Amino acid sequence: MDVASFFLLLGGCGLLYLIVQLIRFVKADGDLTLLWAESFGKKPECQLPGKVVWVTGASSGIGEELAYQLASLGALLVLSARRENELQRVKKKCLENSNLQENDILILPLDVCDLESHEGATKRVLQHFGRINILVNNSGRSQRSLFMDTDLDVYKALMELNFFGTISLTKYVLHHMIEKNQGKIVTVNSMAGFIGPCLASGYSASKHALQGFFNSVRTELVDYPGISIINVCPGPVQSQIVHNAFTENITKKPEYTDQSHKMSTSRCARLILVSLVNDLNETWIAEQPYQTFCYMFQYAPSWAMWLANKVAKRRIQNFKSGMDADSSYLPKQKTKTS
Ligand SMILES: NC(=O)c1ccc[n+]([C@@H]2O[C@H](COP(=O)([O-])OP(=O)(O)OC[C@H]3O[C@@H](n4cnc5c(N)ncnc54)[C@H](O)[C@@H]3O)[C@@H](O)[C@H]2O)c1
Repeated sequence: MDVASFFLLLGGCGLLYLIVQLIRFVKADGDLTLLWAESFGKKPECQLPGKVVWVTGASSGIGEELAYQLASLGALLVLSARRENELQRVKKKCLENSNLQENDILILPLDVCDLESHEGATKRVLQHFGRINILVNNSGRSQRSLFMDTDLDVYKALMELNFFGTISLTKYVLHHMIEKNQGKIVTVNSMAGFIGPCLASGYSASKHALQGFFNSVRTELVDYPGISIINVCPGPVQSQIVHNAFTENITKKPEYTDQSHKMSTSRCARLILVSLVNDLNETWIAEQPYQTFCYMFQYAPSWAMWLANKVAKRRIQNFKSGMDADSSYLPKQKTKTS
């Protein structure tokens, strides 16, 4: 082969590689560090067996799916949420689909807003398992209402649950992790934690608060290299989140529940596990076009905000006519499962 043909071949290979990466990016459902870790990083199958993982909000949606995937990988579980009967249902299914024994899963009913109960709850976990390797701060509620129509009580409730509840529990668990210089605090944040979607101003504020809080606390833990602070930021994912969202006042429930256009819960949970075993400080978990929007928001924020305003107009119209804000104009996703 002469030199010209060699360089032609090399150029062809390079171009092919770029095309493959471009296709991967176009279809991406995670940010670049997350996709890299999924392909070349540590595998949840190798890292999680025998680890004690405490999941809050384990009675539905992402938390419930995390419980199933963690159980099947052999992690020991603490399942928390308010409804004990729902947690028992999740535990039963975990036991049916894993090699775990009855004592390997602790049901620990917990209202994350009841800050007084957090110390006792942490002690109870330590009594049962003797350690906490991973805390997954997953419990949370969203919002579907316009700021000008919404009572201030809703904003307080969102901050109490999503922010104060989360940081209070984290504080008790971190005491234990600091003693051992070992552990991971994983917080299920949201894309709404760094962009501001319409109809969710209080939710977005609570998730921005969490983002700032954990980014700051991470830097305070530099002397404890065995502790990781991990923020995972999903976009829209199938769960009960819209059904459970706050509206204009504390008591009113949203009416629409079609979630079929969103990412599958199992894929989201899998990417959360990849994020945590690879100690990724922040990951974005969302299908397109949300993933591209995140990059646009980082690199060209004013253009992204212009685009967000265009989309908001349509979302608010949908909302006012009683539909889910997104489902009428986004295609039904053919989502990957884990
Ligand atoms: N589904 C999405 O589109 C999406 C996107 C980004 C982030 N998230 C985040 O994911 C997390 C899980 O939400 P999901 O989508 O699975 O919704 P979900 O409504 O299905 O689950 C929420 C869980 O939190 C629990 N919870 C609510 N209030 C609680 C309280 N006071 N004390 C204890 N537990 C409580 C619920 O019982 C439930 O188990 C939330 O933090 C949410 O903000 C969800």
